[in-house]
Amino acid sequence: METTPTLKWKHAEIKVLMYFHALIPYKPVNPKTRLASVMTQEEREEFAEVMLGDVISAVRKTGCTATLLCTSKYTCREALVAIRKEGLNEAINWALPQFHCPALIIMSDLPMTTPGSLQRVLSTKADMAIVPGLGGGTNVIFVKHPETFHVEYYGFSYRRHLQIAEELGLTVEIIDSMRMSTDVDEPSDLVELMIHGHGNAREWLYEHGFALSMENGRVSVTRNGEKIA
Ligand SMILES: Nc1nc2c(ncn2[C@@H]2O[C@H](COP(=O)(O)OP(=O)(O)OP(=O)(O)O)[C@@H](O)[C@H]2O)c(=O)[nH]1
Ligand SMILES: C[C@H](OP(=O)(O)O)C(=O)O
Repeated sequence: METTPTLKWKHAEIKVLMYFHALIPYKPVNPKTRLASVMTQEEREEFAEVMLGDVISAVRKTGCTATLLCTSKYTCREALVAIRKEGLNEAINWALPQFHCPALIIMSDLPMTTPGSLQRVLSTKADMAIVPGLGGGTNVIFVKHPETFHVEYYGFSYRRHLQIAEELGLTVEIIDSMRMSTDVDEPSDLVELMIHGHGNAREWLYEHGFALSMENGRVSVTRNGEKIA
């Protein structure tokens, strides 16, 4: 007896292939000025690039391709590069309407990101997933229809991105992730990276004289023996 197409379909292994693309804004020249008290400009440029490498590596392991939105000329073998000299918001809002697939917007200063932590974002059932940054910023946005979305970074951007989603009628999943909420902005953020990091950015710190030490029962960071955070 012939089986019906419906029955065959029912028992088939259905694999839905979804294609995602990541946007990573990146400022290669004089980045991370909030770390200027503990690193020279040359070191900040090197460190920012190593952090970016860790982020790209995690993104690519999830199967996402990536485009860097760079403020100046930059060569990268693992991602496409678009040179956009305007500000962060303008660069991302230039890119979003051109998307024909879900977009992952991720900052380059999240070197603790792992493929597993990103999978939680990419597998959301909501229209959008968001990872807040420390202090009110936004570290990661995953939006399934980026062509209708826009970003407003800086200041209390986390709250603004939730508002934009609400105005568009989008469902939102808020992802609670220590790894992706910790953006490396201030010297004190280096503590977390040195404790929980796993990639080249953590190695870079140890190779450049940064170390962890204990003081009054708290972990602090030293550079060449001097406390910096
Ligand atoms: N395309 C683009 N990316 C930017 C710009 N400014 C910062 N970024 C990137 O946006 C992300 C978040 O930026 P910040 O944390 O403010 O980094 P930053 O400007 O290097 O650091 P600070 O000088 O300490 O504010 C990082 O991935 C930066 O590389 C910009 O003007 N254009
Ligand atoms: C870009 C900005 O980053 P922060 O200044 O919090 O590092 C934000 O998340 O809005």
